[in-house]
Amino acid sequence: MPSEARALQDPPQAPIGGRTLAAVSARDVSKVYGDGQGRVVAVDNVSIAFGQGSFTAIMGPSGSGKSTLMHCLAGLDTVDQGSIEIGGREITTLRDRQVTELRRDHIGFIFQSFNLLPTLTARQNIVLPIELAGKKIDKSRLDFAARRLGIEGRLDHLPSQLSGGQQQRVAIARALITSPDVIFADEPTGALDTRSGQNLLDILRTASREGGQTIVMVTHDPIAATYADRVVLLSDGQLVGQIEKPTSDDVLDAMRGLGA
Ligand SMILES: Nc1ncnc2c1ncn2[C@@H]1O[C@H](COP(=O)(O)OP(=O)(O)OP(=O)(O)O)[C@@H](O)[C@H]1O
Repeated sequence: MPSEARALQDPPQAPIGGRTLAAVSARDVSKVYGDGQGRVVAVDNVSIAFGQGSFTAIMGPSGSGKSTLMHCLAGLDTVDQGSIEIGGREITTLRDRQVTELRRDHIGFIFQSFNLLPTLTARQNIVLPIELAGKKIDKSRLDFAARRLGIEGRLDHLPSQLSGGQQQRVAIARALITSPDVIFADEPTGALDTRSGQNLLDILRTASREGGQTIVMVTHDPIAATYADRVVLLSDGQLVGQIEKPTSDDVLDAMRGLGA
């Protein structure tokens, strides 16, 4: 096993920015789909830790298991083997309701498909996680998030009245509004123009550096990856390397090396 891959087997990870605690960690995690001829090992014996306040990009060729790994780490999918801890709490043995509560209270999601509720306005979609948690809405926080994302003039529109990029920004505001400990983002800049994409990545980097939030982002974009503290590389479901303080050239070279 290459040395950089071995380093990934050793949670908690080396401190980033002086922080040592792992916000999320996986040990010997495997996820298999199908059986017989159709059997696919989507995640193959992965061990990795994400330090508190760290910003990690998960990269690898199409079909290498990035989304599956992220879904397992976030408790959105079950694992076939191994253990996953969020905030020091083992999640693979929790009941569905307990996992739902843990997600609601500690995790924010930004998905490619925005998952906005069609009958609620942008504002109502954004504050929904706060209302579901029975908490009070901080209007100044909502206004700040909307301004940062450039949707302050769109808050009273329904999702169907918004462009794809605007819908994505509403989904991002919804993920950030509860200040979750961990934000999982799957191709968050996919539907955004360059400027909005950079704005979002800046917001995520600030959330990690200044807010101490842990960011785990799946991306194909080498420029987006440079906003992260580290890139971890997946191939055929296995962790095959990592790059600390990545430059886009480092990332492009590594991806080419994986045949992507
Ligand atoms: N629900 C499923 N049933 C069967 N196979 C699946 C399922 N979900 C994913 N897979 C398979 O698992 C492997 C990993 O898929 P995954 O979506 O995690 O890859 P990815 O790296 O995120 O890909 P992409 O970059 O194309 O989005 C692929 O071979 C995929 O076909």
